[in-house]
Amino acid sequence: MRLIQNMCTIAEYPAPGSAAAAAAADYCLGAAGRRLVKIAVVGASGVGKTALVVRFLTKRFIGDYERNAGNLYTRQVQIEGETLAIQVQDTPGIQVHENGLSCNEQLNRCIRWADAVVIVFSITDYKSYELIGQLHQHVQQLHLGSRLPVVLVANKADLLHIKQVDPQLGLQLASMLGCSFYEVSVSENYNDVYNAFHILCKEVSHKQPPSSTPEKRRTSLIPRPKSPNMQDLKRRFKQALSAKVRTVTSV
Ligand SMILES: Nc1nc2c(ncn2[C@@H]2O[C@H](COP(=O)(O)OP(=O)(O)OP(=O)(O)O)[C@@H](O)[C@H]2O)c(=O)[nH]1
Repeated sequence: MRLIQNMCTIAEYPAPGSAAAAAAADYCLGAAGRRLVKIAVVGASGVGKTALVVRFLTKRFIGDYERNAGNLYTRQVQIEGETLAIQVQDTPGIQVHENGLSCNEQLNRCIRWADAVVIVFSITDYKSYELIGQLHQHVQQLHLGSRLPVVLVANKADLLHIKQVDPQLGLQLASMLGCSFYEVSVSENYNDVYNAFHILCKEVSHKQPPSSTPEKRRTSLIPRPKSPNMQDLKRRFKQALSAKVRTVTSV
């Protein structure tokens, strides 16, 4: 689901290598020539992809979003003493048809664009778990020749009373697929969400060559809310919230 229109959407997202893509990366990298980590968040509809991304970027959980068109968010993070620029692409929910996954070209382009992928399912939706194997295979096929870092996230851990998937199954699947696994409740816990993205950034940064202009070392990953994009995101959050409050009070 979509919270707000942000920087750009998958539909608008520039093709890798294009001038527009370079401009987006420049915006993110800034003058410091930082390394850029591009993360796509994929999974079935309603599993909490938008909630996960928003939670990671703002530490907040907002219960209700519009249907997702695929927004791209940007921020900077500290990984092992280096400031990295990261771009997180939220994506529309994947549908499963009789003959398999339905991934349109926009989604495939987004997966190809990514340096790493977060695959999300919900413990309250067995179908969202069932498609993980196929989805993981599809992701790796789009990156033939290099093993793409992937983290598997089982969301909605707070909804145990309507659980359809034992988190243990998620763990087993992740170890079979050779990726990390996190069981999270986006609504109740920020730290697990943070850890899932953190491990992915770390994995990508270990794969990429070090920046030619390394920054002074720092010890932890510190959110940088001062990036212009985050400021914009927060402002829009406030607008969305106050609009919601107005709606509720006017009923
Ligand atoms: N209880 C609970 N609800 C959650 C959690 N994460 C997300 N939700 C709710 O699940 C619903 C769907 O969340 P979204 O983030 O919009 O899901 P999505 O995967 O982006 O959905 P699409 O845009 O349709 O692909 C929303 O009502 C969220 O508030 C969670 O950890 N716990």
